[in-house]
Amino acid sequence: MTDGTTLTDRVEAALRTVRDPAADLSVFEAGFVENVAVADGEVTVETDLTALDGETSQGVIEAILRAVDDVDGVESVHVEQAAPSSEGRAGVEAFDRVIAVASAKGGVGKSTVATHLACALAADHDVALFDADIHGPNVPTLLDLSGPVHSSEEGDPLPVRRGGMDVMSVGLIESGTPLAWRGAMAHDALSDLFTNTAWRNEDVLVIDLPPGTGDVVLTTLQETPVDGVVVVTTPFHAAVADTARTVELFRDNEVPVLGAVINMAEYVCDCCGEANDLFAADGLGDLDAPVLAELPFTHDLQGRPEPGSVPAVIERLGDRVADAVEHAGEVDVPADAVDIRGVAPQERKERVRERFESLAPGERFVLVSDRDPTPVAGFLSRLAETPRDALDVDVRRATPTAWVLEAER
Ligand SMILES: Nc1ncnc2c1ncn2[C@@H]1O[C@H](COP(=O)(O)OP(=O)(O)OP(=O)(O)O)[C@@H](O)[C@H]1O
Repeated sequence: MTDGTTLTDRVEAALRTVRDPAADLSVFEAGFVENVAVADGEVTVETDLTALDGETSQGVIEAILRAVDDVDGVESVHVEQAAPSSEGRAGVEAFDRVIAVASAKGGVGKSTVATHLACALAADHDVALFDADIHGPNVPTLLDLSGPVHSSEEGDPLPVRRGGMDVMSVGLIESGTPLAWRGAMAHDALSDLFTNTAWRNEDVLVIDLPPGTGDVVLTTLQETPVDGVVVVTTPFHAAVADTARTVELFRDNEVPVLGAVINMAEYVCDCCGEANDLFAADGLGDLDAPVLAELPFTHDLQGRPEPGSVPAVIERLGDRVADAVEHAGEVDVPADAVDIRGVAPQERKERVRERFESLAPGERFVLVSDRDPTPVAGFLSRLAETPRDALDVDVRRATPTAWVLEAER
């Protein structure tokens, strides 16, 4: 039964009942509908929903489909989404800061940490999250996001939005299909997506790396201007030992390590509030990286994080990471240190001797070098006329290119 109005009128009236979920406006008033084409009962609604995040735009599309489908005389309905303008879209090099999240093993909570960290940083920055975990892209699930991924006018993939945060993942493109990609193929696919994604946000990019230290991880880190990596581990001693090796490997590849997140450190009983350790944390001392956070095993971290609104423990992690990345690559050189970075090799020994011999017994000697200064310990023991074993010497790699040696005269 029709009432004398044209099908186009009735379709438009139905569309006016579909509202912008964020404002009390019809989809026309909100500018979501660009054109309505009606031909022989077939309706095509052209929309521009690029101002909405993926989930909201999906909700609007479904509401449009339902409303139009109920109209008398409509045989089929189709929603077309206009490609957003690519003006101002940026490549990965546009980010002020790039932070990678890595783990030695799978299942330790790397994606949970990467996603929560991105949401924490989104409180104060324009943040983008790239899920580089090509074999298990979990970020869309953790954020409850789905495709489709649209293309810019240039044909580059546009990230999906969640609360002002840009998100890109192979999981958004290949929804539901596990990716059995290997070696060069995985690397090429990832590298294409990484290089070509047309990001809208440009402050901070958080990358969720695949677990381990395989080719994809190392090449991604080498090809990307990563400011620092956050490693995630459980306190289980074997996981910590693997993580310690991963930290060394990153440093060998000149990737600054911002610190470690010790995940699932304890479980706080819902009933009595008592905190119980989940693992015997006996190996943390082997980890040559600052601990950025110890996260409990909690249902709070299993929920869907919202950009800009995260549990307090994650807020603190975000602050620590933001601080660490500001100073990544810098070494805190104490005023009394001998800094032999960039000093000609023939002069180095003399600088060390001069400073060490000027100290009274018991005073602290600090050396900053651009090479591993472990052999200097032998030289110091000869200067002090003390057996090497009796000299208290500590060597640490402060940045990928700076070591600090501390000893007592
Ligand atoms: N602190 C935590 N409290 C409660 N559950 C957690 C915590 N951290 C992680 N989980 C849960 O553990 C599971 C694995 O976490 P996640 O997917 O983040 O690990 P992953 O290291 O990224 O794994 P993979 O890289 O192998 O895919 C998820 O179900 C996640 O919800």
